[in-house]
Amino acid sequence: MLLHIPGILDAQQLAQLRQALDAADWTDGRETVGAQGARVKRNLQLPDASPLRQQLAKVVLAALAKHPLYHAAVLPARTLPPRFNRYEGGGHYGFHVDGSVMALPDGAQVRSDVSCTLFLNGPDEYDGGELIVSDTYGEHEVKLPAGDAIVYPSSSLHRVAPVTRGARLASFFWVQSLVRDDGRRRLLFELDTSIQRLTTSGADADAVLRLTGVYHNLLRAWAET
Ligand SMILES: O=C(O)CCC(=O)C(=O)O
Ligand SMILES: [Fe+2]
Repeated sequence: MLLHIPGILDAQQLAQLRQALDAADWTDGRETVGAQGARVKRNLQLPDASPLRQQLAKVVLAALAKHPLYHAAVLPARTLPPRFNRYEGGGHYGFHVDGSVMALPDGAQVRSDVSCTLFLNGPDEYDGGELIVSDTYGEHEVKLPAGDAIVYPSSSLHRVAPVTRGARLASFFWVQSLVRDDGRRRLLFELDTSIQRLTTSGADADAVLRLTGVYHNLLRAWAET
């Protein structure tokens, strides 16, 4: 499921991140990928070990923790610390698939089920830079307002188009979901959002209660912790 999640960061948080990133020391993004990725990756990143990256990652994680739509869609179990990237002067990232299993700083392993890009500056500030996700329905071009995120299955081939004017700033990260299968996660998301809508529209309370039970029992059946 490819889903646009608006309003992860507010204007104040964006200004804080932006100020820090404008003064940051960037490094070659090829440092964090294997040989396959390095052949097609031309961008900049905050170094993994930099204190700034760790500080800004906390801001992003705290904002995600407060976002109900993000939780409903992703059902996060473990999240890799967010990274930060910058594309400018033709910078791009050709078609690739993200690594399937990655290590947390404490050595624990995380399976990447969901990939996320959180846009940190607006589409008026650069040309190009679309995230293009390829799935069985075709190619989807994504370019979102600052503070908004896109989540998509980590199994998808995807690329970032060259940035031909200005600079594109983003945070990106991977999540192991409680529900590994994208189709099942989508069904749960549809059920959850429908239950929320029925609740706010004053639908029959007993029917809503039973549907809520179905949601939790499906999640119980499918969740892996
Ligand atoms: O910059 C983006 O939107 C995505 C980056 C990406 O695909 C990656 O680093 O694996
Ligand atoms: Fe990627």
